[in-house]
Amino acid sequence: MARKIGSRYTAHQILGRGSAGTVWLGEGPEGPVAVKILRDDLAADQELVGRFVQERTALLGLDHPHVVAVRDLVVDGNDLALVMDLVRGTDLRTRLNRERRLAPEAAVAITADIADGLAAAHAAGVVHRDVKPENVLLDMEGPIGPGGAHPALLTDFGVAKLIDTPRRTPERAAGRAPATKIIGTPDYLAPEIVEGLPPRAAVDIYALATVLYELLAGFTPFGGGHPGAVLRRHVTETVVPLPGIPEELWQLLVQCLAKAPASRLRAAELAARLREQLPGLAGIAPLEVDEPDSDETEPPAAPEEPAAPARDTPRRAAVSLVPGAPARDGANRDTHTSMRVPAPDELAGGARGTARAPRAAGAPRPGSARHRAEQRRRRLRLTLAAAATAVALAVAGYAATQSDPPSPTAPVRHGPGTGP
Ligand SMILES: Nc1ncnc2c1ncn2[C@@H]1O[C@H](COP(=O)(O)OP(=O)(O)OP(=O)(O)O)[C@@H](O)[C@H]1O
Repeated sequence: MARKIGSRYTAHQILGRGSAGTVWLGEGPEGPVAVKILRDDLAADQELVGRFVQERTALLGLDHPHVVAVRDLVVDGNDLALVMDLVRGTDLRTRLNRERRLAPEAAVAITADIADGLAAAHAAGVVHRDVKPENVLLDMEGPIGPGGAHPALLTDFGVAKLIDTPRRTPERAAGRAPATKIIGTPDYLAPEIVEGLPPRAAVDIYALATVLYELLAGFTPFGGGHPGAVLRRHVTETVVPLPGIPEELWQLLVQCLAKAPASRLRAAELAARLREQLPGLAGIAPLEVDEPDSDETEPPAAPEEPAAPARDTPRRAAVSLVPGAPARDGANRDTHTSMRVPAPDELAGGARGTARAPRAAGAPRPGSARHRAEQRRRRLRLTLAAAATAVALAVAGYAATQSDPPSPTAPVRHGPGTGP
């Protein structure tokens, strides 16, 4: 059913839902648009509405071929809506769900597009803060590029920042400082965010490198298990090499996944370095990497706060522009985690060696349930072997002490001439 948004737009049909609201296919004075109508509880938040209006200039000013342009911001009664360019295609998560892993050339072409978009945003002083495959749209009507990749565009600019509000919490009302909350998507969060530092442009580079790793491997480098364990790995673990990845590409990934933000490349340089590698990646098949086992038993790093925003968050039920694409899920890939910044001792004392280490086909991941079961079996085999050796030695020793006269229990060989 058509829905009027302000005086200029009509929303016709739901394209999909995210954690901040619902995206509609709409119509404006200049043709078709995508309209993101923010959740009712966000729209009812006066502080947020104020910032939404304040952010207008930054959001509306971003015009780049690899950024989904925000054309208008509408505050209409209870509705708070972002009017965006309509991208006819699919989001990168849907493509990844379908294909599991992309060939390096296509993965790098998509990542380079997004790095270009980030370079423009960073130059304008805007940090995205929620780079992930869900926020990358593939324009199926655009020209086909290297590796058969359609142009990639980054969307949802400024939305994470809009929602990341110092709310009027009970602690604040009582004059106490509330625990610093992390708002972001655990799998893609840069370590400095986990440590409570303000997010700068380098957090987008870390998140984009995580996306590139995921496109190549089929899983994120530090994901899996409880969100607390994921946050801790970002801070404490180093990324494990992907079998078969071209060395130059690996070096680029490692540099952009550096724990120190200053060591990461800037977006423009990353885009240029990725594009330089494209010719050498032509024709390389998707990497053969085994999916790590998920380990749900890891303890949390930091106790979760009551997930107030999540309570109102509609369950994801993304309707892709590509018919038949599966609905998406995965708590560590959702934006609003309601986690607090873990204390330093919680970060230092965490489980080690739990990163989703890629393995040669068939080998279990260190720390995984399968790996632990294999270790248990190995320990059992060693214990049995040790016990058998001990029994054999004991028997031999006993036999030696009882050799004259022969023990009634010791086997007596009756050779020729020894018989009765
Ligand atoms: N400009 C657009 N044009 C076409 N489709 C869009 C556009 N923006 C978003 N969509 C589609 O709408 C759906 C929901 O997008 P939305 O940005 O609300 O959520 P998300 O990014 O998946 O999740 P989250 O908000 O938690 O990051 C996605 O499936 C996406 O493909």
